[in-house]
Amino acid sequence: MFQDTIFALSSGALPSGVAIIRLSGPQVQSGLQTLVGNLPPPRQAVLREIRADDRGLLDRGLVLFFLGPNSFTGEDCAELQIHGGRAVVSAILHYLANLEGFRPAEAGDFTRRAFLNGKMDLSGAEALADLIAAETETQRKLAIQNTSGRQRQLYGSWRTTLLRARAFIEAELDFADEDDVPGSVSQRVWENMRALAATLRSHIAGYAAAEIIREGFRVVLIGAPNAGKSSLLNALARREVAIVTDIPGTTRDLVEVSLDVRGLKVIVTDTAGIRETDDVVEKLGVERAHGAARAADLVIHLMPADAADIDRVNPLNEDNNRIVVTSKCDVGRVARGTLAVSAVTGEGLEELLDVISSRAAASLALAESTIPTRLRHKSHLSDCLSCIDVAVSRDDLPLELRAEELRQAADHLGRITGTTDVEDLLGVIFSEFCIGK
Ligand SMILES: Nc1nc2c(c(=O)[nH]1)N(C=O)[C@@H](CNc1ccc(C(=O)N[C@@H](CCC(=O)O)C(=O)O)cc1)CN2
Ligand SMILES: Nc1nc2c(ncn2[C@@H]2O[C@H](COP(=O)(O)OP(=O)(O)OP(=O)(O)O)[C@@H](O)[C@H]2O)c(=O)[nH]1
Ligand SMILES: [Mg+2]
Repeated sequence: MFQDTIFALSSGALPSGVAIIRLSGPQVQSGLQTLVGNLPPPRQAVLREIRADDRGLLDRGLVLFFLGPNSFTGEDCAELQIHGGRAVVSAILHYLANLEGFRPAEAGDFTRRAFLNGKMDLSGAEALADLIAAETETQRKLAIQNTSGRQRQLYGSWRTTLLRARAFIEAELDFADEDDVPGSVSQRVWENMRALAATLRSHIAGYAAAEIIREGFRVVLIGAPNAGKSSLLNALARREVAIVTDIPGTTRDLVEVSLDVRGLKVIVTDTAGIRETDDVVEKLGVERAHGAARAADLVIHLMPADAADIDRVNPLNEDNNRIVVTSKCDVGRVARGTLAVSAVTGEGLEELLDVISSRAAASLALAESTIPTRLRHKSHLSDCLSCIDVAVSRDDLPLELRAEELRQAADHLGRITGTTDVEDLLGVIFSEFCIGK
C-alpha cells in the first residue's frame, strides 16, 4: 500500500538505558540485511552487531523482525533495540535516512498505517493516542478500554441496527401493495428507532464525563480577602504557586494548578478575594473570580476560623457544586457542619481531597460504560441522532426519504470508526500523535 519505509526513535528521551528504533514498510527486509547481516526469524529477538558499511560497528543490540501482515502496522516491521546514547541513536538514524526508500516517520505515521491496513479502527487509533497522553489512572483506564475496540463494537452494532431498519423500511416500500407483508413491521421498526434515539441521547450526555477525565475536574477556591485561599492552593500543590501575604487583596489573577487526586486530574483555581473595591485591578480580579466559579465543577467557599461571624455560617447553603470549608482552623472556631482545614498544620487536607474526589466520582458515574471520548465523536453522534429524529417523527415524508435518513444516520456512526469516508479526517487525527507512534 505504501511505497516508502518509515523509521523513528519510538522510545522516550535520550539518554536512556535502551532505545527502540522502529521501522515499517517494503524496504525493511533489505535495510535490515545491510545493517545486521541476514534476516532474523520473524518475531524472535536476536542479539546482533549493527554495522554501517562505511562507518564500521555502530552498536550491538537486540533486533526484531515482524513479517507483514503480522505486525503492528500490517507491513514488514523491525525494531532495533539499542543502547540509548545520543550518538548511538543518531548514528543509526543517519544511516537509515540515507537508505534508498527510507524516510523519517511523521507524527502518527505508524498508527496511520495500522489503521489503513485494517489493524484497528479510527476510535482505536484515537484511544492509542489518549493512552500515550494519559497522566492519571482514570485517563489510562478509559483509553485502554477503547484501544480494545469498545467504541468500535458499540457504534458498529448501532450502525447494523440502523441499516437493518432501513432495509425493512425499503422492503415495506417494495412490497407495499402485496398482502404477505404484515403492516406491523414498520411499526416495530419505528419503535426500535425511537429506542435507539433515546439510547443515543443518554450516550451523548456521557461526553461530559470524558471531558472531566481529559481536561480535569475544575475546583475553584473562593472567599473573602485573606481567607487563606492562596495558602490552601499552595498546600494542595505542595509548592509556592501563589503569592501569600497578610495584606487583603493580594491575589488579583486566577492561579491554576493541576493535581492528581486519587487518580483523577483535578484543576484547582485560586481567585481574588471577593469584596467591594475601587481598585481597578482588584475589581477585574473579582470579576474573574465570579467567572471561574460559574465555570467550576465544584466551588469551595473558604470561611476563615478567625472571622467574627464564623458561628453564623450556614453550611446548608451548600448545593450540588458548592461546599463551605472552614480555613485556618488552627486559629479559631470551626463553622458548624463544615470541614476544617489548615494550610499551616496540614489538618483536613486529606479529607478535603477525599471530598473533591467523591464529588468528582459522582459526575463520572457514566464513565464506567462506553462513552464518547472526543468532540469529534460527540458531533457525529449528534448528527446521527438528528437523522434518526427526522426519520422517526416526519411521518408526513415519503417512506423512501425516511429510509434515506436512516442510511445517513448509519454513515455518521461510520465516520467515528472510520468505516465511512474519512480521508479528510486523517490529517487532523494522526497529527496529534507523537513521532514514532
Ligand atoms: N517492543 C515493542 N513493544 C510494544 C510495541 C511495539 O511496537 N514494540 N507496541 C506498539 O504499539 C505496543 C504493543 N502493540 C503491538 C500490537 C500488535 C503487534 C503485532 O505484532 N501484531 C500482529 C500479531 C498479533 C499477535 O501475535 O497476536 C498482528 O496484529 O498481526 C505488536 C505490538 C506496546 N509495546
Ligand atoms: N494560622 C493560619 N494562617 C493562615 C492559614 N492560611 C493562611 N494564613 C495566613 O493568612 C493570611 C492570608 O493568606 P492568603 O493565603 O494570602 O489568603 P487569600 O485568601 O489568598 O487572600 P487574598 O489573595 O488577599 O484574597 C496570610 O498571612 C497567611 O499566612 C492557616 O491555615 N492558618
Ligand atoms: Mg490569595
